[in-house]
Amino acid sequence: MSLEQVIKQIKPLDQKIIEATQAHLDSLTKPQGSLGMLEDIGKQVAAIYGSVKPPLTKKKVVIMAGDHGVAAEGVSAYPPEVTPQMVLNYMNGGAGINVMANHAGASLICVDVGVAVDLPDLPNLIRKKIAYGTKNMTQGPAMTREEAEKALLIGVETVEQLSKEGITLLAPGDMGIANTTSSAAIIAALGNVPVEQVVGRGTGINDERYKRKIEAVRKALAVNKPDSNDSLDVLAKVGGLEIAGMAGLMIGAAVYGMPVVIDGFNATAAALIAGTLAPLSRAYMIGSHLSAEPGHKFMLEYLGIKPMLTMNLRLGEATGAVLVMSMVDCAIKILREMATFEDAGVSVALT
Ligand SMILES: Cc1cc2ncn([C@H]3O[C@H](COP(=O)(O)O)[C@@H](O)[C@H]3O)c2cc1C
Ligand SMILES: O=C(O)c1cccnc1
Repeated sequence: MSLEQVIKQIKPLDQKIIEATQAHLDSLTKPQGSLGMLEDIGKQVAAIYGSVKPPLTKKKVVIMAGDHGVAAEGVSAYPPEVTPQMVLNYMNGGAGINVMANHAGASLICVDVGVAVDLPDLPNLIRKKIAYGTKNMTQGPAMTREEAEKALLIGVETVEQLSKEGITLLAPGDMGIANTTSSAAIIAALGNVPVEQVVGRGTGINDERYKRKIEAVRKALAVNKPDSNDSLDVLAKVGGLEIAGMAGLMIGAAVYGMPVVIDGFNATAAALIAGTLAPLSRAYMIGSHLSAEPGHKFMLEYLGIKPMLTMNLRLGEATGAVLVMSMVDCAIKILREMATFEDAGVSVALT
């Protein structure tokens, strides 16, 4: 199926269920609206699952991994070998996301969509490499349009498989040295935001590398002239294979009817692509945190997503998203378990 055909399958949320969930929330023993954003999540997930009292979620973290040619410009504090090394770390259970996913009750898989070296056959590693990393975007397009579309479709297919396995809540994460350079270029291009406002320190670069990073983004935009009205063009020219894969996961979540929690700077760059290619997919996205990367707030504003946490996280890997996965279950438990004014014999509001 083509990407266009996939996107056509996305259904808008059922307004009747949103209204019924609002009425149910207002019947529960609390001042109306007092559970704030937990109530918003409750209404959103009830509409996605098609039930005012949905079951608790079955959670999956999917790390998309891919390398970036622009790493050659000296824009990261770490060498590109870290990308495959971290993939093996995920497989061994030792990364930050392994610990945090376990804490949240989520299982994890990693998809190699573009790591620059071959990886071994391992149970939770899905090998779908499209290229050995992207090309250096300061010299020409990072990918072809076909490669970008292929990576997006791998994300969609991954969700199709997970949906068959009974997964109902998704957290896309990223691993790819130098990807904050791509993500900065994406928001600069799509949101028309000045480059110096969206380039941050990523893995913790020094002043010299920071200057090179700003220069790299400027050059990538000047050389490629991505069309801000064509997000597939932006993705192909200045994006990354793992960013495309994450965007595919987000579109897939909407197609297969599951909420998707949006992590930090790189995952939100993917959400910009998904949300512009498939506007209806935005209704399936749940914001998580505000990254320490300065460009993140511009992305969230563009998408109209409200972050729930401000914790100075700047790791990626879906680490902020898994924290919010627990809140999704909490919102569901409120819908399922709280007593109503009538059941508990509590007096309702004065008029
Ligand atoms: C050990 C390690 C683990 C990571 N996990 C995620 N990232 C994050 O940092 C990288 C982006 O930052 P930059 O653009 O500065 O390279 C990506 O790999 C991202 O996933 C990591 C980075 C490192 C070094
Ligand atoms: O916010 C993020 O996702 C992030 C920030 C810096 C480096 N890697 C990821």
